[in-house]
Amino acid sequence: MASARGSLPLQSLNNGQINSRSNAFNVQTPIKTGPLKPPGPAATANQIAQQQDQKKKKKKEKLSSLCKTPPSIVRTRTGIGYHRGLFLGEGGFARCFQMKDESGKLFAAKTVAKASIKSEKTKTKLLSEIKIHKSMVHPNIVRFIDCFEDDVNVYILLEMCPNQSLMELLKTRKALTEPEVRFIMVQIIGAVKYLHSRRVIHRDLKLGNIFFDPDMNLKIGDFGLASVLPSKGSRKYTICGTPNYIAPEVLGGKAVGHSFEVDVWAIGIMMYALLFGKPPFQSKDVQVIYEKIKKNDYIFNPTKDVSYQAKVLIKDILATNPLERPSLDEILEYSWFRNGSFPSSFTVESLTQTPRNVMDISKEESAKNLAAAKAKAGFNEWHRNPVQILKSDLESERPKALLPTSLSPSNVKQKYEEVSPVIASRETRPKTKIEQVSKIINNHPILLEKLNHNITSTLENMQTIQEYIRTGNSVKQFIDIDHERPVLVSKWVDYSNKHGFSYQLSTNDIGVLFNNGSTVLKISDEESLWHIIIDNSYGWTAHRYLAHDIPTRLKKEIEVVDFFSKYMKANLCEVSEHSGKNVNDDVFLRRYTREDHCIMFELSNGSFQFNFKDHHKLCLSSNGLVITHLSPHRTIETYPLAQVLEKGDFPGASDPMFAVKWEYMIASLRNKLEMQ
Ligand SMILES: Nc1ncnc2c1ncn2[C@@H]1O[C@H](COP(=O)(O)OP(=O)(O)OP(=O)(O)O)[C@@H](O)[C@H]1O
Repeated sequence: MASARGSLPLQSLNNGQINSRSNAFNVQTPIKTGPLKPPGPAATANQIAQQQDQKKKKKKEKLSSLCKTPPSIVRTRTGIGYHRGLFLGEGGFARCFQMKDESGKLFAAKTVAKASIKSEKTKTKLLSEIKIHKSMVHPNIVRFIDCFEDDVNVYILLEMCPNQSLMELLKTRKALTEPEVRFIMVQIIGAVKYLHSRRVIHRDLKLGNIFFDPDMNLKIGDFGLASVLPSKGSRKYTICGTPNYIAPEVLGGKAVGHSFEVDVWAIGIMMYALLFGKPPFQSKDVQVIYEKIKKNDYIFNPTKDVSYQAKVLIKDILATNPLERPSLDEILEYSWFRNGSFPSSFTVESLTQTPRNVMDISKEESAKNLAAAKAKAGFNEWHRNPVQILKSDLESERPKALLPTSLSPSNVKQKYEEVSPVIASRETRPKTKIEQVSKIINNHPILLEKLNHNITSTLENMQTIQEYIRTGNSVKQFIDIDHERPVLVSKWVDYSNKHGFSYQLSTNDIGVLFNNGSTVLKISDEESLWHIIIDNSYGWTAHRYLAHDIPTRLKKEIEVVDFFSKYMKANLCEVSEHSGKNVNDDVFLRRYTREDHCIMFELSNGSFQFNFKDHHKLCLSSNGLVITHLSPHRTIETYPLAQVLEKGDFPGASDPMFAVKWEYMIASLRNKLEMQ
């Protein structure tokens, strides 16, 4: 859990904005000052009392100390009982206890006192940790099991890692052999690669956050500082991390921003620490650590027997310029990995003693072991395209734990879906089924031009805002805009194999887009309807008819509209609580597109609505400057797009898959332009 939360004592830097952790290598929890000196023999009672006071104060500063030992049985909201077991450890924010389920299976319960998450900010951070961690499924990431609460605590139930962390290992062993470090690094890099492919930056990779599972596999934990980037090129500006592991660009402050490379830096720090016994910039004084990091001031201790190849790799990873650091794949291509001895496993015995025979594994054997370790760490899994990944995530059968009710935004029970993986690839396009209506539109240059004009201006705005954010430019001008809620499609029935596509709008108007491209739109609360036809010279042309004046040639169409109207009223629920008239009256559906993972509507007011299979719906309106989110819980919120892109999610009800949907929407719109 990030010590960046709430009122934890933070080491101040850059106007106190840094969210730092421990300043000493072997202390995981946040501390503000150096260690207290024990009172000497001549210490007065007063001095002792003062020091005790200081100690008490220090203890108070740790939010985890607010965490009471959980009752002997903790029940989830679904009634599952967990028997509390041993105390496992404590961080700055949480205490961790063993929990045993009824079958005897052991878990680790990260226990956070509700008293420590009173502020909205702390709550949001905890929610973010839960949301991100919950979506991560990788053999080298601590598995998130469930999350529940009782009156005093929130419990994050995790896969049990009973063999402690790399920090304890290093404390016991002082330094590891190079083959062991190779073995460890492949697993860490595999997990980080997975995180980055899903646009998650961990931002707190350190020895103390990497645990051994029962089979001695390494698992990254603690997603307290993790963040999902809205797009691959965007940057984060919150200054956070653990002093010894902080990358120089983070210390550069808000002006510079940081991205995935901070995790690569931390990998370099860990590699150094495991080989040399302590991190490269270690100092008692945090300010000195920061100065050293900024100046790249570290040495390879000549008394330690570490290979030249290892030093080359460390030196390259610890490049001050993040862009000069090798990528995760490139790291594994270094001679140190390819030509060094590589063991087949890490044994329990190695937790306490240097293993024998790891140095003289043959070249062939090492190559085989490296390949096996890479495969185990999921290195062969990243060649799927975004559509495949989105598909597998949307269709994932994984159980979705509910968040504790009291933690859920607006106290609404919120199901958090997976944070989806993204490998942006311009070549990949959503698979589109060509609808009858699209075929008709494709034969009408005027209609196409109108639709393309909307797509182009929307795409342009979307990409401009994205670029502003990526390059760190202010998006104020895109935020200070009217962001009126657009007209939305609130229900639909696709009966295009017979008549057409029927829909109800948030204005309650009901329309049918017939297979011949014409539309009948019944205006709610009015005794009138629009008949919209495709005119070869003018494009869509609407005729208004009053109820008593409807031409008999439209009788069949009206029957169809009435049928669907009744059907939708009886069988379908609204996608949101929202109804009522919008200013944008008399909007109609121009085109709809069914893709693998969503249906997209193009409305006559230039809006694009995407209904995704995970029941989140996104609508881009005002030429892409405004975005509306309809959550699966039928809440509906409209924001300037720039505000959402900057945050990477909606300020209200979250859509954890926003990042991938964003890519998907762009791909889908481009696809429309290119398919014609
Ligand atoms: N999955 C796990 N299995 C076993 N023990 C664990 C597990 N997760 C955490 N622990 C133990 O609980 C301690 C506290 O956990 P963690 O570091 O995640 O809490 P935190 O309050 O977020 O810490 P930090 O001060 O780093 O923010 C760890 O140091 C470790 O001893």
